Order: sequence, then C-alpha cells, then structure tokens
Amino acid sequence: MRFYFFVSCLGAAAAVLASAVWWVWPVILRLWRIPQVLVDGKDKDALRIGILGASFIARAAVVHAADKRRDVLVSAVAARDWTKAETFAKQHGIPAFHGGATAYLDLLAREDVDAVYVGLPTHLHLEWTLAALRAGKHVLLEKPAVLNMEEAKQLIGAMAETKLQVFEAAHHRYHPAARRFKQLTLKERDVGLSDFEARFSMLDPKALLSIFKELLGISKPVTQEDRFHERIKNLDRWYYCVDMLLWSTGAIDAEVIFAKEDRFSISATLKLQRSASTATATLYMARDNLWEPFSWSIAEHGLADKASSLQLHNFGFPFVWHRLDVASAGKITSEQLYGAGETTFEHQLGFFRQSIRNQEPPDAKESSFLLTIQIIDRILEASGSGMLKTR
Ligand SMILES: NC(=O)C1=CN([C@@H]2O[C@H](COP(=O)(O)OP(=O)(O)OC[C@H]3O[C@@H](n4cnc5c(N)ncnc54)[C@H](OP(=O)(O)O)[C@@H]3O)[C@@H](O)[C@H]2O)C=CC1
Ligand SMILES: O=C1OC[C@@H](O)[C@H](O)[C@H]1O
Repeated sequence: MRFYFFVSCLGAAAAVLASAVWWVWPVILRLWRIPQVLVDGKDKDALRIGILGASFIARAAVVHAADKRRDVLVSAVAARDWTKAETFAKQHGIPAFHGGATAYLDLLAREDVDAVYVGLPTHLHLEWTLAALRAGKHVLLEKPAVLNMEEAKQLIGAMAETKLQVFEAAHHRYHPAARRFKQLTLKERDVGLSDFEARFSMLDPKALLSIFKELLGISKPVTQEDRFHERIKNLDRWYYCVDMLLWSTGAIDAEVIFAKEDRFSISATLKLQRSASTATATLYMARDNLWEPFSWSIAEHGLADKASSLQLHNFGFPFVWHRLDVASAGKITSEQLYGAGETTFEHQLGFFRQSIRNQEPPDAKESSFLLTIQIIDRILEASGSGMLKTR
C-alpha cells in the first residue's frame, strides 16, 4: 500500500515538474535572449520624465524602459515617504527626488521635467493628471486612464485648454506583434462578417484567498470600500480585453448584447461596428478561474470561411512569449515578432516621445482612450453593477 502511495506521489510530482518545464522553458529561453543593453548616454533633447509614486510598475514601465532608450531620461521621482523616494532614486541613478506630503506637487513644480508618469491607483488618475496639466506637464498616464466617461471628458477638456498631451499607457498596442495583428485584421480580413474573442485569465492570489476564506466561513463581510477596490482590480485587467479588441479591430462603436460581472470576473458579448463591416465579439476576464490559470489572447474567426482564423497569444507581455497563428485554407503559419527584444514599455516610451515632439492633437487616434472607456461604461451598466465612480 505504502509502495503504491509512494509511486503515485512520485508520478504526480513528475507530472507537475514536466508541465512546469513545458510552460516555463520557453519563457526562460526568451528572457535569456532579451538583450539587456543599456544606453551609455542620452540625446541632448531627450524627453525628461518625472515619476509620481515610487512603485513597481514605475520601475518596469518607465525606469527600465528609459534605461534602454537614448531619447528619454528620468529626471526626478516623488514618493509620499521621503526614505522610499531617496532609495528609489539612488537605486536607479535618478538625479532628483522628493518625499513627504508635498512630494508630488514639488515634482510638478520642477523646470527640468517635461512630462510626468502617473502610475498611481486608477481612482487617483484624474486628480493628479489635472494637477500635472495645470503645472504645464505632458502626462504618460497608466491604464486604464480613467474610471468612467465623465472623467474622460474632464481630461479631454483640460488637454484642449492646456494644449498638452495625456497619453494612455496602453503598452500592449505598441509591440510589433500587436501591430501585425491589427494590420491583418484591418487590411487582409476586412471582408465581411467575422467573430472575435479576447481573453485575459490570470489567477490572482488575493482573489483566491478571499474565496478560500469564504469557503472556510472565516471571511469578514465585504465592505463597500473592499468592493470598490476589487472592482478597480477587475477593471485593471478587463480593460486589456476591451481596449485590445476595439483598437486592433478598428471598431468605431459597439453595442452590448450581453454582460455579466461577478466578484472576480467579467464577460460580455458585443456587436462591433467597423467602418465597412460589423463583427461579433466575446470578451472574458477572470482572476479566479482555477481551470484557466493563465491565458491572454485575442482571436478572429472568419464566419464565411470557417477554416480561416487569426490568433495572437499573450498580447499583454509579448516580449516574453507570444505567437501569432494565421490559419487559411487548411494551413497554419506562425509568426513571432520580437524585433531586437524591446519590451512593450520601451516601444510605448518611443511613441509617447514622438507624439509630444510632433505636437499631435490631443485626440490623436493612436493614444485615444475615449472609445474604450465609453464601451467599458456601457458593459458595466448592462451587467447591472453600474459603471465605476469615485466614492
Ligand atoms: N502596465 C502594467 O503592466 C500595469 C499597470 N498597472 C496600473 O498602474 C496603476 C497603479 O496600480 P498599482 O501598481 O496596482 O498601484 P499601487 O497600489 O502599487 O500604487 C502605486 C503607487 O501609487 C502611490 N500612491 C499615491 N497615493 C496612494 C494611495 N492613496 N494608495 C496607494 N498608493 C498610492 C504609491 O506611491 P508612493 O507611496 O511611492 O508615493 C504607490 O506605490 C493602475 O492604474 C494600474 O491599472 C498596474 C500594474 C501593471
Ligand atoms: O496591467 C497589468 O498587467 C499584468 C497583471 O499582472 C496586472 O494585474 C495588471 O495590472
């Protein structure tokens, strides 16, 4: 009996190890190949970015990305805690820092900052982006830019008034693989009806913990404040499905056919309006799906020609692992577009700098966040939970 138990455990361990290697190995190989070449100087007219909040995402989206570009530099950082600001600045060779209660305002008053990165929690985006615009700074604003359409309108108004840019950090849009997907859906496949599917399922330890506590009967009642933050976390991921779908398909509007928001998941069915055609789309985001611990993909299926399809795997972080599969006439071809290994964040900084230098109009399609938030509002309203509002 013991022997069989031992063999079964060994077998289970081997299966877990084999599947871990199967999933992790391509990622390790890819990370290995990402050239970590940091530039050793900056252009004279490099864009000078100041960072509000010494956060994890500020490191990935701005500090590390700027380290690999000559045309962007980080000139200052601000954190609510003085020591945190100082440590962050020292760790990353940032020449100036501000800490304490007035830190963010002090940074906004600096003359050696052309633009600021607002990577604060989403419900604080509007307040600090308006403050940055008032201080004469362009803004690279973390996604989702705003909580709802009302906030979007306020930002658009302030952009028009100040003639400054608010560029949403929709980083997934700027990787060559995403742009290829968009090119294929727009140019080669705009032949009538098609069906899209966008998915982002990623297990979230916090969501799982809440579920286990509930099952064990040891959870505290969920307060309105808890629910607000849970919904913001849902929006953080749900945003990718809606934005990638609308941006890559060139949709100009969408009608909500079905929508459902649970505590840690959202799904919807849409009818997309494109300039010359319509399409159906299903979207799915989950933070609690044990059977789908990780998937991040967008696909198009031809309705007239059932054998034709297009699928981009891992559109969120394609610098680590992605694949674009094109199926046509019974043949599948795959592409991977790593370029020189640049991350989505590096590409994004390039586009941000370019849009400031070219003085593109504030409603430039490339960086527009209007349609996405309008459709998100509609979906949340249709689900019965209502759109997100600041408390
Ligand atoms: N592009 C991407 O891959 C990702 C994007 N995001 C987006 O980035 C934004 C930030 O999200 P996330 O990193 O989870 O946020 P965090 O909770 O980590 O907050 C980010 C920073 O905001 C500052 N902050 C200022 N006021 C507050 C406050 N009242 N409560 C908490 N923090 C505050 C803190 O900086 P300090 O204390 O130093 O001043 C903190 O480090 C969101 O819009 C999210 O959607 C998030 C993760 C990944
Ligand atoms: O933007 C994001 O992308 C990756 C996720 O892990 C994270 O929750 C989200 O903020």
